[in-house]
Amino acid sequence: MIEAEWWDYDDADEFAEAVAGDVGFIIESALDARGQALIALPGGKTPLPIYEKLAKAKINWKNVTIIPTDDRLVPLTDALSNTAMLAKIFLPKGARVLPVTTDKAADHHMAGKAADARLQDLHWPPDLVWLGMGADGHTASIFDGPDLQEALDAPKARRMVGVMPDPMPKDAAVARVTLTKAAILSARAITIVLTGDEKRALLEKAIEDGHSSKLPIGRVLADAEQAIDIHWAA
Ligand SMILES: O=C(O)[C@H](O)[C@@H](O)[C@H](O)[C@H](O)COP(=O)(O)O
Repeated sequence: MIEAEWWDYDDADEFAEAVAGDVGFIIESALDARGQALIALPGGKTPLPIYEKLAKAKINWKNVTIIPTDDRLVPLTDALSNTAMLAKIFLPKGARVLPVTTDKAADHHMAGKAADARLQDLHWPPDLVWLGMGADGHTASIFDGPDLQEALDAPKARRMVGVMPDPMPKDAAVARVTLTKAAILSARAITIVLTGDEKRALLEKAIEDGHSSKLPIGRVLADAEQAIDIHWAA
């Protein structure tokens, strides 16, 4: 049984304030306990106003490492780069934002291996993995397609893999690297942040279906052992 706690908000500002406060608290607690924090943050549009608020928090950002939960295989100068988006917001605060993509990989499988190698140097597990969800039920870049099973079944030690979504998402039709299911579920805390009635219904069903879910997010969450906080606004 997936243990999920839903937090609902009436307006966008309250939503952003609450999620930023929650994530700030997770970071502060990690800094208190271990002197450093590692958090994985998604791309997409939903988190942007929340990131802006979070970046204003009085946190010792110098001891915070941020990785993208997934990234698109594009140069860092491309508007689709999740790392570039995160860097723009959090680098000026002093956080370390770690790129996981490389221009040199021959294909998405090699890019996945390179991303994984980069993450192997980090102090694991992440204090937080923050997930978004697409209208097709993908999370991070765990999409339907030929690489879905590898992302779901990769062994515990494997942190990232390369993914070629099929069908391709229209808003960012490119190959990706993504945290594996095992890497996501290794996190000390998992938070899902989403908006809209349609996505809510989809996620509720995915959680209910668990292992038999047809959606990547349902399959990922089915084995979660930690309680999951879901922040939702209409
Ligand atoms: O594509 C990415 O980079 C994401 O990490 C992805 O998993 C995202 O979180 C969802 O697609 C939701 O995106 P929105 O917030 O834009 O709906």
